[in-house]
Amino acid sequence: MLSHVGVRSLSCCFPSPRLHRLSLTKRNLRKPFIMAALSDDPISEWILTEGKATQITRISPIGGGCINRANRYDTDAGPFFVKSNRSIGPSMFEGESLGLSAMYETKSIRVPKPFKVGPLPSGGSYIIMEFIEFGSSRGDQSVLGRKLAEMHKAGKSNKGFGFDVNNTIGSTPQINTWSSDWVQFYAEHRLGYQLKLAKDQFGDSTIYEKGQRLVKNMGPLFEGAVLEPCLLHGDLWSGNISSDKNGYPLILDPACYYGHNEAEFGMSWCAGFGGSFYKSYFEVMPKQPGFEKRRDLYMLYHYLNHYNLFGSGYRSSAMSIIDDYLRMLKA
Ligand SMILES: Nc1ncnc2c1ncn2[C@@H]1O[C@H](COP(=O)(O)OP(=O)(O)OP(=O)(O)O)[C@@H](O)[C@H]1O
Repeated sequence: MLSHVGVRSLSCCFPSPRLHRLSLTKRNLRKPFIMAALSDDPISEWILTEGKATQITRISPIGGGCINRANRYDTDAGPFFVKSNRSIGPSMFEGESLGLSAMYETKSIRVPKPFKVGPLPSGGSYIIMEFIEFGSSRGDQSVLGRKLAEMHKAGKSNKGFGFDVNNTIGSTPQINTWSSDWVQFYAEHRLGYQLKLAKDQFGDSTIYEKGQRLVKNMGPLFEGAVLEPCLLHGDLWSGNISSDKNGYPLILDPACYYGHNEAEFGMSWCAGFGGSFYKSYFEVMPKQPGFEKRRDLYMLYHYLNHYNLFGSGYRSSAMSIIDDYLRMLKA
């Protein structure tokens, strides 16, 4: 979920719910004329075969997302959560699915288990995943901090910094080409990518040039830090943090990659992490020398992304971070 009300208009990619209620049962799968209809509806087809349901009883829309359409599919095998996008191909959801799987496999913090990604016959794509009943609060902050740190600790990479696929941060491409050097990765694929985007789409050569000056001089900010690749959620703000009905924290809608663990706090200006969150986080992943010095540098990536996505309202925040660092680094 994006952290800004950049709501795009969405239109329905599914046959009507009523049609599903009337026709979609496993028994109907054997009827040739329904088979034809089902191949036009790969979501129901998966749910009624590999999803082990024999009947879809109801399909209800879920609000809250900006980019995609979300639905709850109730079935006799339990509910499924389905997101679809009628113009973007499967690569976006493949990135989300690989990220959710990687986080799920760490057996640390709760995330929905992804089941299936595929193309829609009319264009676009879908993802089917475990449906989670949300609780009323966002869960205990100290448990969230500990579980997130456990994920960072367990999610190791032997390929360096990056991810097996590129994904998106909001709707901006996020390049995850593997690199053995974190500072180089963050300079090129995070800050450098966003700075170039700002120059290309807004003609903003001021932020580009100052930003590049920062990128070339930021090395000392990492002195003394242990820079190991850790699995990151990548877009951790309050809209992507919730709790299940037992109050257990869960995280959603990731933009995963393997990076320096502190980069996870780049969206903390929109996450509401309190003292108890950080205390339990640092009990598992000890705070590294220079953490405070790097905090704004990691936020800069997300401020630049918000500038690129939503326009000039975010420019001054990004610019003042860059100016402060240029002064501090005498660059
Ligand atoms: N696994 C799930 N089970 C139940 N509900 C979910 C699940 N995942 C997300 N939701 C609900 O669906 C809503 C939309 O999901 P999500 O934020 O992932 O959509 P999105 O369109 O991809 O996000 P955005 O466009 O904002 O980046 C969320 O606000 C949340 O309430």
